[in-house]
Amino acid sequence: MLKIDNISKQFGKKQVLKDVSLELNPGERIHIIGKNGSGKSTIFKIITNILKADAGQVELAENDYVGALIENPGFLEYESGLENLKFLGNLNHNYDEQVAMKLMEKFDLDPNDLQAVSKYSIGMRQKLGIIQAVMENQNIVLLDEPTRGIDKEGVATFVKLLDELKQEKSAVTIASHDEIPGLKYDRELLLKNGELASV
Ligand SMILES: Nc1ncnc2c1ncn2[C@@H]1O[C@H](COP(=O)(O)OP(=O)(O)OP(=O)(O)O)[C@@H](O)[C@H]1O
Repeated sequence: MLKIDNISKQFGKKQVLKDVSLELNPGERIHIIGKNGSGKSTIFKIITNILKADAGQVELAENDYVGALIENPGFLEYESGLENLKFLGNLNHNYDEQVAMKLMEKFDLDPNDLQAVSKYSIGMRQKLGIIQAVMENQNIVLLDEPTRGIDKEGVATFVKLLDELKQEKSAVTIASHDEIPGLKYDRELLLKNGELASV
């Protein structure tokens, strides 16, 4: 499974990550905490190849498939929620409409709603962001502040979804400042001064 080895990253003179290492285990749920600007999103961006590390390695196993929700998810603004999921799923030839529709219904989003995503509320966008990160059976799921803007019912649905992912042996890593009601982690890690350590 995913293994990060001694990742370092600098922006200008600022060393954001210093020799960060992390190994995920199947079914494990990890919480990464750290102040604003400590580098949590940067770790996720390096894992997903949005950013390149200055040093270190990201190793994925052959059957690892990463799903991620990082910062504000980008969508095709003038398309509906379901069209967006279809577009994203088809990029990897992994789209299953039944799965996408079911997940939308679970999160109280109407799959038949033709409203453009540009008209979605923050919480609705966030729900769509969570769905795209898990709808293709990704076995590694990275979620940056996943419950931001989501209502109580949506948070409960999210927690239930995470329990299902655990049963399916997906490894879920969440960066979050908030305590998510009902959610327990297997490991808590603190990112401080560029270093990632157990709490
Ligand atoms: N593309 C970039 N160019 C320059 N600096 C960047 C870039 N991306 C991130 N940074 C800087 O790196 C640091 C870490 O940012 P990052 O977004 O990873 O923090 P974070 O821990 O996710 O913060 P938050 O809790 O606020 O989401 C910040 O000082 C940020 O300004």
